[in-house]
Amino acid sequence: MTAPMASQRPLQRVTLIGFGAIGQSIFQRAAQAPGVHISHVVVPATGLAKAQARLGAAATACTAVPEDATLVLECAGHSALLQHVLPALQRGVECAVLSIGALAGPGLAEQLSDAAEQGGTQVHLLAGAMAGVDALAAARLAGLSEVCYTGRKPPAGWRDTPAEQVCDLDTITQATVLLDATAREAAQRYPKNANVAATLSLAGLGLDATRVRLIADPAVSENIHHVVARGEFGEIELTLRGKPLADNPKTSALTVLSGLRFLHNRGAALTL
Ligand SMILES: NC(=O)C1=CN([C@@H]2O[C@H](COP(=O)(O)OP(=O)(O)OC[C@H]3O[C@@H](n4cnc5c(N)ncnc54)[C@H](O)[C@@H]3O)[C@@H](O)[C@H]2O)C=CC1
Ligand SMILES: O=C([O-])CC(=O)C(=O)O
Repeated sequence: MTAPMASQRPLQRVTLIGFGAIGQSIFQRAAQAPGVHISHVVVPATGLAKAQARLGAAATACTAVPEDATLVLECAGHSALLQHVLPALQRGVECAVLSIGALAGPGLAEQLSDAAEQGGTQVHLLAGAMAGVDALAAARLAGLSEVCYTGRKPPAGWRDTPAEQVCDLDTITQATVLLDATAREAAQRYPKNANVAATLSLAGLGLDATRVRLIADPAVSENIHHVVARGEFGEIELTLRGKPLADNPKTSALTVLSGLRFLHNRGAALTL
């Protein structure tokens, strides 16, 4: 009699929403990851042919989450939460989200939570480009008194945003504060640059009690995230210097790895 084979977990079929800098990098890396198969990629109708050409035979480009999807990873932008994530949750599809800043929109956090409850599933808000989100969410259980976040990026990371009305990104020679406001205002005004601010505030004191400063700094080459949190637990002070993705300087490479970690954990017997 032969020894029984080690049990193999089934291959996870994943639908990705978004095929920009994060989506393409996740897709490439997931191709090497055992246990994960990105079978579908949701893109806007105008990008369907181009996305399919890039995906080849490995996956199907589509304009909506397929009916038989079971696991979704969103990396598209704020609009994708209402358009794709909400209906998928209502149908019972488990979803993970990277565009956390969208939850600063009125009622969206409650809508997502209600939809997941209706579908008997869960929506996971991923840590994305930032570290320490787990510690902050744990610390909150004993009470927090203060959470302050500063996001500092090179000028290229602020192009095509309201920063262009605050300063001339091509010529600034000194660090320039673009916004000093609540996390809610930061997420609404800078949807592609304040997802970390929103994540830290949702893990901590909430969108209206978290102070956020956003800075364009010609002296740096990385996306630098700094958080200070105080409470009953003690104090966190943390700086993360994230390398930007080559295809989008607004976005740190760690965001891609955060998405991949979720997919890996989702199928693993031992998760970390
Ligand atoms: N949680 C975090 O730490 C971070 C989150 N993000 C979020 O991830 C999003 C994607 O980032 P990148 O890939 O760097 O941006 P990107 O601009 O390179 O790509 C976004 C892609 O999504 C597509 N898209 C937009 N709306 C869509 C919709 N409703 N349905 C399907 N596709 C749609 C766009 O056409 C584009 O191809 C950002 O908008 C941001 O909200 C980005 C960086 C960090
Ligand atoms: O990727 C990053 O460094 C963070 C980012 O864009 C965001 O917070 O939206």
